[in-house]
Amino acid sequence: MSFKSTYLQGVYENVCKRNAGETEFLQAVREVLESLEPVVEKRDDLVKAGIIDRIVEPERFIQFRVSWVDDNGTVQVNRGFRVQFNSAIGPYKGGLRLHPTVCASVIKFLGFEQIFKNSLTGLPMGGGKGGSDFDPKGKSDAEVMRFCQSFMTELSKHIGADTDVPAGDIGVGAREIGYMFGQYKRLRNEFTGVLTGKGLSYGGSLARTQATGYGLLYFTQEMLKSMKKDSMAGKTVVISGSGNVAIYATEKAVEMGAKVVALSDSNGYIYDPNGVNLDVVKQIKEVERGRISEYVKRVSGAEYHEGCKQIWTVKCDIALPCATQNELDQESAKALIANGVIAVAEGANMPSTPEAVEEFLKAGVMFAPAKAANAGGVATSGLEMSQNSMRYSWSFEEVDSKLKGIMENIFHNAYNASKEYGAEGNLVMGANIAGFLKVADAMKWQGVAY
Ligand SMILES: NC(=O)C1=CN([C@@H]2O[C@H](COP(=O)(O)OP(=O)(O)OC[C@H]3O[C@@H](n4cnc5c(N)ncnc54)[C@H](O)[C@@H]3O)[C@@H](O)[C@H]2O)C=CC1
Ligand SMILES: O=C(O)CCC(=O)C(=O)O
Repeated sequence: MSFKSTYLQGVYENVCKRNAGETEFLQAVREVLESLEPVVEKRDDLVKAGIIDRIVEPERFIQFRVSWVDDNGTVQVNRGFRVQFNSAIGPYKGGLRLHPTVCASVIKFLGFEQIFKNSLTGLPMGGGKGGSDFDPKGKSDAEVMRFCQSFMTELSKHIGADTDVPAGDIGVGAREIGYMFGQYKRLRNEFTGVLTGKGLSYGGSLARTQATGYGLLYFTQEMLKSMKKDSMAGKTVVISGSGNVAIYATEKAVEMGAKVVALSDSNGYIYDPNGVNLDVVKQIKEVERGRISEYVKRVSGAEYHEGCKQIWTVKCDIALPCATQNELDQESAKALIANGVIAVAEGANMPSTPEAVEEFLKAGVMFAPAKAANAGGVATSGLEMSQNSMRYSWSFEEVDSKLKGIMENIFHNAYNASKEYGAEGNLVMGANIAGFLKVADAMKWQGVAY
């Protein structure tokens, strides 16, 4: 498909030439540019200032070697990345991913998405992302520590509390953030809020652990209420993944009166018609770092099925993809629609393929895109930065209520932008446009040097 606007077509062709073969990045850019067709018609000032040509090019892309020694004394080499994509509205901000699939394309797609997501939160944060192809699975604690220390030894040269503030993502939780923070402090001899997602005893924020999952449900609840006068109460929910986002999405969905019947990991999924027992899942995933298949050995009446994609064939009212990019394709979308799904909200980053999104929109399924729906994590990271700057801590209730307010605002801003730009209810367009406009105006006012 080509763009209606020849200007946007040209921008996209340039991005394709410069980033050949980077499929995830090109997918993310294409989706945003498609949403900007009506903006280009209305805002010639932004076109003249070259905002769109500039926003698709990272301000800085850093790639580095990470060498470390495993428990057998063998030297291992991984590749580290940090993309500092856009700093128009604040210091670069975004997570670090440790997973064997990490490459330039994945880091750039995540960093690009982060620009608009962070803008939607209303907090002063630019877009960044980083990570490594290191696989924490099967590694000892000591190996993870040595890797994190080596990774931070290079990364520390490029980040800072007012420059670039990384956090967690897939494969990076409290343990990894702790090792990285310790190494940064050792190298720089300064105690600052250079990372978020820190432990509570050394500057972390209450509710950051829960924030992405809880935020996803606050957004979904607001979407159901505003668009269909409905709520989560009594709904059957399927959630993919069983990591940080999936676990706390499950917790909040249950608190709102829904029943979560399926969860997955990269090997397969569990189906529990009685509603999953979250204590068992937390024990397996957060404490033992085990496989989700363990669940059926501990809970009677539950089933385990090999293959994670089949989770989308489980009948549900609400589907929350919370695992990874492109995990929900057109065939899965059709299966969900045939089974009567009424809403899909993305907890993971870009989990639905473009064809799947099209199916949902065509079928009138309420669809909450990742940039808007999973922004609660980074929003609470922004609140952690504020608390660190004040050298103060808010209570769980204070942070949680700010998070809820931010998620409800994001829904309304995205919805209103979709209406203003002629696509009422299309939250993909609404979120992209609302996120873009704030950054675009800031870039315009700051001149062309960036
Ligand atoms: N942690 C955070 O605050 C935020 C995370 N996200 C996104 O949410 C997603 C999940 O991240 P986390 O929960 O933090 O990571 P995590 O590392 O805690 O958990 C990831 C989970 O997904 C599973 N998984 C991986 N590939 C899968 C597949 N193909 N099918 C099913 N399960 C699969 C893993 O087994 C693991 O259970 C990612 O896309 C991440 O970028 C987005 C916003 C914030
Ligand atoms: O909390 C953060 O800074 C990072 C969150 C993140 O990586 C994301 O929103 O995808």
